Amino acid sequence: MVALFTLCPTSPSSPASLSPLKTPKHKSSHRTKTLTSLHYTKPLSANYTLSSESDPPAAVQTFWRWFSDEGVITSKCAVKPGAVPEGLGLVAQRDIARNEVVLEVPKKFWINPDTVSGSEIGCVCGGLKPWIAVALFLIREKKLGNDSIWRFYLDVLPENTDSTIYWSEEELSEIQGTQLLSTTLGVKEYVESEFEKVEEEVISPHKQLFPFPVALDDFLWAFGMLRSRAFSRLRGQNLVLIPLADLINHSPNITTEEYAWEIKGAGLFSRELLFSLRSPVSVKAGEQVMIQYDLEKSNAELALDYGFIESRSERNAYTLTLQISESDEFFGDKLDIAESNGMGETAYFDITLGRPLPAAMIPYLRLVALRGTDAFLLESIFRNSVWGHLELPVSRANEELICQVIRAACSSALSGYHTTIEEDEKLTEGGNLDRRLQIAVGVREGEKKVLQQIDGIFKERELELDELEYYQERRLKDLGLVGEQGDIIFWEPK
Ligand SMILES: C[S@@+](CC[C@H](N)C(=O)[O-])C[C@H]1O[C@@H](n2cnc3c(N)ncnc32)[C@H](O)[C@@H]1O
Repeated sequence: MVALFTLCPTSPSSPASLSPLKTPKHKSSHRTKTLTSLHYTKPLSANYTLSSESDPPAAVQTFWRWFSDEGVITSKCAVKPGAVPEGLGLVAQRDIARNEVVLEVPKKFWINPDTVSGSEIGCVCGGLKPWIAVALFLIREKKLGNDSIWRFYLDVLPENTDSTIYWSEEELSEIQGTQLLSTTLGVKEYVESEFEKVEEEVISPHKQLFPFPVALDDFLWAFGMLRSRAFSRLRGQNLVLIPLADLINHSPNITTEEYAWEIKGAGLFSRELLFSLRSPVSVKAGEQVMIQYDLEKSNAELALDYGFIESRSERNAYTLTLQISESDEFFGDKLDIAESNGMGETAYFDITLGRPLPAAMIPYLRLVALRGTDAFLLESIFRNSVWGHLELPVSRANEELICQVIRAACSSALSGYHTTIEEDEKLTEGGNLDRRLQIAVGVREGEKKVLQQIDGIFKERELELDELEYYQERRLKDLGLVGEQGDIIFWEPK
């Protein structure tokens, strides 16, 4: 086996929206004080009640009153929470212009690793990964119920989403054979192993801080909340929950690359930071303000992170994993060449429906498949030029081998799905699918289409093997030893 074609879980240790943050070195007493001032001690006012059109649940009304009382929102606020098809969302209270700021949330209402450091559990969370510290914080505050200053926020968080991490075994059986299934299982395994560690090292030894049972399901809930709601790519804030702003839903129709959120100073004379959310498009009163979560994510990533998919074909992707086998007699040389060209023993290629193969994939494949009489290219005198040679067909045998390996891998991957593309299309056309089944059908159909696309590319290549120009011919041409018709010119003594 010269190339491996394996399922490729996304690296669960660095979940996309949970980029690791450095653990703060010291606790902030100022923060503790700020948080105390949030403590709910008086009855909530009756101001800024939500209108009944979209009838948000009582918990949302209470949350809204809390934010009104704390001065985060005023009667002029451009949006309000409402019940929408995506769960809760932000509904425009008046017409909103493109790029208009719709919400600003001061730092004291953010939940991030600093919040944890300044809390009662800060002293036991010091060495934890940022997301684990915040997850423990969320779980603990939730379990504290009425004793938590964050209860009005926690009460509006959903019990789960349609992310595949929350699917039952029966629901998961609908994505049998998909990369999404293997990624989901990988992520769940990762969360479980992190839970076991934190239970042993933090929760169990500090019963006074965690005087209630904490189960794996609690941890999975917190992980899913962070994965679907934490804002990233912010100035110095890679993992932060912003209450209220995190009610913003995703729209597939918004395709602007610009971020709709930023962190800015509260004003000339204030050192406070604000999280500021803008509407990327103009919105009419009563409509939902939405943003684009991430243009780069595949449907499988959207399904895992948020629990929805899109119908755009570019969201369908498949990750091809290729590997230089350790048992390859030229392992060392091949690895050296791969590393000099920015790759390694294993290389991952994300292939997107309707798009060409990634540029480095074929040269890497040719390198992995190099053997026999082609192995001279691995000699050190070629080290500086070998990648250039690999960008063009090396030999018929090498090219044929890469076609065979990839086609066999596609066929094997395709045989792992329990439905055909046609069956999936029929189900989708029939409509009325339950949300999770609709995600399952969309992802498995998309993956199969990408696999068919890859197979098609190499099938076509197989048919061209006799017409391709290989290394030896190019070399003879360079030396002026091949005539116009491809005939070899011999030197004939006169
Ligand atoms: C940041 S939260 C947005 C608020 C959320 N709707 C709620 O009720 O709390 C992200 C979650 O909202 C839901 N969501 C957002 N946009 C969606 C969409 N276009 N289609 C379906 N669900 C969506 C998903 O459950 C996702 O995990």
